[in-house]
Amino acid sequence: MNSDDATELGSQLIETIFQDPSNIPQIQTLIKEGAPLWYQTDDEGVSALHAACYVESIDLIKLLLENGAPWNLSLETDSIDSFGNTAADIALSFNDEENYRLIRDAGVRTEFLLHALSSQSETLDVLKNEDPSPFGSSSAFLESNLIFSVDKNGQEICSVISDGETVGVMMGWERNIMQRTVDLLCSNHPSHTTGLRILNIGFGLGIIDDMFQNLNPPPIQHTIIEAHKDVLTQMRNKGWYDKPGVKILEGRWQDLTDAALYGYDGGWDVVYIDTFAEGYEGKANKGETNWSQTLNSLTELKNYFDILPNLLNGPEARFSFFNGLGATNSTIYDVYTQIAELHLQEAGLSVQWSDVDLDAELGSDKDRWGDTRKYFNQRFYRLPIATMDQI
Ligand SMILES: C[S@@+](CC[C@H](N)C(=O)[O-])C[C@H]1O[C@@H](n2cnc3c(N)ncnc32)[C@H](O)[C@@H]1O
Repeated sequence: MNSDDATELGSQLIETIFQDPSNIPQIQTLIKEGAPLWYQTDDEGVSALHAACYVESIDLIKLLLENGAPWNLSLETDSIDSFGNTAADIALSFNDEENYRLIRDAGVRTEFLLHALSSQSETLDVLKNEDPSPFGSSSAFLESNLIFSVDKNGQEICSVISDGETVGVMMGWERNIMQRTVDLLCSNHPSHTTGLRILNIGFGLGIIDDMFQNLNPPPIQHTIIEAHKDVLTQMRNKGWYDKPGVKILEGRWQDLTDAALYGYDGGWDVVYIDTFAEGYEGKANKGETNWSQTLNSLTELKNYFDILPNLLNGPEARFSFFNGLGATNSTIYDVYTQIAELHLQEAGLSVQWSDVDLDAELGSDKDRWGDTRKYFNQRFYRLPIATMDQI
């Protein structure tokens, strides 16, 4: 079939769904004839699955998913803000909880399977990370120069620039997320009163490390792993190398020996990870520029999850990570949150999620971003706290 025929069949399928959604036999015939389910209309980017969500037909949604309709196509609008809605977002906008879950769960299954395949095969080109910029490549990021600044609203920012675009590596508005994370990791931990052993990966602006240091009593052991030369210089200038109980390990966490990571006395009470340009493992979402990169990014954090049972010192120990993958679209954010939970389960950890209502706590996000790329536009940040399952 040539591309004109495919386009013709694809648009016929979408038209039929809108005009005659109960005509399932006709829709099945079009699919059998090869109507491409990935086809999206030129003007509004509507796919067959979007159309099925607009007409709120659960039978059609099932039929399209069974026939391989991609769950993650997004609808690009021509508006200046150009935001993408997946079909599941349309279902959600109609309060179609059942339809939303159907597509969301198909997304979880697909992504989970793709990740499993990618970890077994070196040859799946679609899963390779092809963005060589500091936003998408850890090595390019670590070689780049960082800018530490304060914006017109007094917000502290650590950013990186590539090809004229600026991405925040860490931004002051995340302080609320960091504070809630510290509260949930530390406040009622059984060892809190005697001092915790804490491992943090990724210093950034030092927001969470300041919070750990301000615990009462402060941590008895506080190790920070940081890989970027400019961040290490800031840490030195701010006296972090001289703080009692603080140990700084320079380099990527992936390159440290197990002994360095595991600390002493058999592990940590609290472990947190928040890196950059690594994918699902950290803040890949910030650098993330395409879907294959997002898929690729599943691997790093999963690798980290797998070593957690060796890092945590028992069932009371707690782990959290910055949960930002896919956070520019609510369905994709939901899918990756579910996948993180499944991967943590595989590693032997159970996770509890708490929602941080960013709109309520921060107000409109209009001024949050300035000229930087928006990497998180969900109302709720889904905060994970994981503990090891009792054997
Ligand atoms: C988002 S910032 C961390 C922000 C921090 N949570 C805070 O509260 O300010 C990410 C940090 O991780 C560091 N980083 C990136 N990749 C790393 C890796 N593989 N190992 C260790 N640090 C890494 C970056 O240099 C950066 O300082």
